[in-house]
Amino acid sequence: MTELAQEASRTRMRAANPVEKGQAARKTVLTTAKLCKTFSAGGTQQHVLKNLDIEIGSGDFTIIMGSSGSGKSTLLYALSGMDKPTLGEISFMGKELSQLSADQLAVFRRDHCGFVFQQIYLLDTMSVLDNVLASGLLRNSGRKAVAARAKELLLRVGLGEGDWGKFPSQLSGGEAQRTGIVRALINQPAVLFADEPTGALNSSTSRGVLDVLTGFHREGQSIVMVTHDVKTALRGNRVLYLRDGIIHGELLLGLYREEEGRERLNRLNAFLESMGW
Ligand SMILES: Nc1ncnc2c1ncn2[C@@H]1O[C@H](COP(=O)(O)OP(=O)(O)OP(=O)(O)O)[C@@H](O)[C@H]1O
Repeated sequence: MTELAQEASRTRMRAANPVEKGQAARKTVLTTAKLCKTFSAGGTQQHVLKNLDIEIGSGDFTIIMGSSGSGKSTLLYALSGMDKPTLGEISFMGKELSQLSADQLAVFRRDHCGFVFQQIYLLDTMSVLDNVLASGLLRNSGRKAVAARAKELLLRVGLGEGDWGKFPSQLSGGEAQRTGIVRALINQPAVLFADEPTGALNSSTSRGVLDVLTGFHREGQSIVMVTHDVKTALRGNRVLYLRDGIIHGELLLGLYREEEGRERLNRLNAFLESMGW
């Protein structure tokens, strides 16, 4: 067995039991047990996720990678309660998602999950600030507190007071996505779920958005992000590789530090190569 194959084999075990040296005190926010997702179409069944046991620690920035069609988005939607698994269990902050009715699940998602997608879906007729407030006020928090948090978050992602009254059509792609991130974080979600959040942005704009996500992660925000972009994946502290419906391997990268430069990139590239990327 080559060194890389051994690493892949070791990390496969960590995917099921990620508690390791120095992380023993880490809290778990989400676990899956034998999670399966099967799609049926035209009389055939496609088993996209097969018996996945995954643990997401509080404060983790987990990246899900895999080839196109490997089931990354399907996994993200299942973990976040946006889609129901075919079989298996998802325990999210101690709640078993399969026990929740559709209405309870919608409330759970609103209160505990934030979502950022490649397409940003801001409401065109509302300003930047109102787009964020509209999400924040859904949770019945006081308007004053929500507005204060919205403004603080907007400032932190680089959107100053002069931007708050702009409409989505007046924003650049990066500004729109940073607004989307603030909207996703306004209710202080336990986990921010992101599906290719920089997929529609150019590389310098992407960098700004990734810096924003890295900043929130450093402050303890749990993030689960799907990407097929290596530079984007570097921002995570762990990378799960999905292949043939299972977590084929896991790489623990540690907190993102720009100074690591090529060394981090080389580790990720070597891991991806060992996964058959
Ligand atoms: N609602 C659905 N009905 C039937 N098949 C589906 C459905 N959603 C996804 N699939 C299939 O499941 C497989 C995994 O899809 P998914 O979008 O999760 O892959 P992915 O890894 O995110 O792909 P990509 O990187 O191309 O976005 C694909 O073959 C897809 O066609």
